[in-house]
Amino acid sequence: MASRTRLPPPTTLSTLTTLTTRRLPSSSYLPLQTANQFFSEHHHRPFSSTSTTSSPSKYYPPRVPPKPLYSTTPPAISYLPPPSNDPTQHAVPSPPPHEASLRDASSIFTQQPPHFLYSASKFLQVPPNSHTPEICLLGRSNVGKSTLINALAGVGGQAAARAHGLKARSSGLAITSKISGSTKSMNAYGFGVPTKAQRQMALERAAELKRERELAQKLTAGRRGSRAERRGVVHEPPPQFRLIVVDMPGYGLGSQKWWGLEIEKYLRRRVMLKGAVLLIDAVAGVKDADRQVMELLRDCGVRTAVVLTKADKLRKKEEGLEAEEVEMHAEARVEGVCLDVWDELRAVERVSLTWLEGAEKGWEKEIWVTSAGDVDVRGDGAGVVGARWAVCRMAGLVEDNRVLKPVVTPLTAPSKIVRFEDLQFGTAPATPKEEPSDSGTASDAEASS
Ligand SMILES: Nc1nc2c(ncn2[C@@H]2O[C@H](COP(=O)(O)OP(=O)(O)OP(=O)(O)O)[C@@H](O)[C@H]2O)c(=O)[nH]1
Ligand SMILES: [Mg+2]
Repeated sequence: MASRTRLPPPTTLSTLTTLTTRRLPSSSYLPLQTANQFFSEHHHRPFSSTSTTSSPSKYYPPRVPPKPLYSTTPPAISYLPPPSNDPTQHAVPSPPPHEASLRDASSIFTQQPPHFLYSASKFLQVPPNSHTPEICLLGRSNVGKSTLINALAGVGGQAAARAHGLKARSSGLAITSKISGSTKSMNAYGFGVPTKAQRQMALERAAELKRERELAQKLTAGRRGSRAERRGVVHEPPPQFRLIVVDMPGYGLGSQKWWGLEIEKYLRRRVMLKGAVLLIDAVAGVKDADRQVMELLRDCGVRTAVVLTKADKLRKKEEGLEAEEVEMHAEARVEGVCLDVWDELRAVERVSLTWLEGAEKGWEKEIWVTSAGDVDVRGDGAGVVGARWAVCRMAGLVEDNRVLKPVVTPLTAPSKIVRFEDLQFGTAPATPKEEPSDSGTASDAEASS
């Protein structure tokens, strides 16, 4: 009897859509090593329906693993400061956040395409928000704020660098440019799906506002009420996003003085502002303007995390060296910038009682290193996963379960511990006299006598 060849099942529209739109469960994310092995083992196997094996799975192409969480770069690069009284100042690489927690943070940014919410040049034009946590990005012009927004949304490298004009805007991307001062207003982007709790709070608030309105109408005997009476009744749509990130105009070259005034109003008055990310160019380091912004953040009591940008440029500058040496030099320079930043933050902290190292409304001691706009890096760019996590942590969306122990460098010459009673004040400690040896010269003998 002739063997019958089994034909592949027909592809219907519904199977096609399920194949293309089905999201893989988060547990199916593979670490890079496994993903590479998977590709080398399965991806190039010829796909043929005339194969002799009888497994039905052969009719479907091999399951293509989703893009790993991070492509060729480590997920999070961050440093912790030494204790302030440590004589040997070193930036200490911090332990990476838990992988599940990193994945949670990343999924908030990438579970749905980013949404451009509004552009406001004045604080009064900013729509009300009383439910969705907000984080703003601050930094000198051209430091890479808009590029970081795109990278947070999963659009890094060349795509982020090419994000120009209305096309970028309509797809929820921030517009980037080599020319300083390209972002001229406060641009807000919504990420993720709101939680049930957020929606519930919004419903309760809407009911409360309705009651207030009815009471105001009763008090004014059916009149609409004066402007003063109606003030405070805010018509706000229910939350659409889990998190809002606001891209601010940069300060410095190409900026306008009044932008700063509007940003200050935003920092002082925005109710849902949970923190600010201060971006510092890893090549240029800390500038006077950055110091002034740290002071402003302190005075407004805004929680602050520092992100270093353009770290890839440190690596590219020294092409004559061996790869390992280049890497070491780049790392040393990044550490140098981190130490400068901590110095500045500690100096700015000195005149404050609340804006303190590691405090709720203070500055985050951990500094995150990124190269979000590195066009040579496929995907997210180095360290962007860490930046996502830092943003989510400030917004209260992920928890930090790490134990961040301060690393104390042991003193090189440990000194003897002396009891207080044994301390001698005012007189120099008696030193035992040395007997001149026979072999000693005449001058030695004079000195000892
Ligand atoms: N090599 C490299 N280039 C970057 C990086 N981040 C940003 N850039 C480039 O820096 C330039 C400025 O980036 P933007 O994101 O527009 O900077 P911005 O801070 O938004 O600037 P303003 O809107 O003017 O305040 C662009 O040409 C980016 O491609 C990075 O990590 N590495
Ligand atoms: Mg910009």
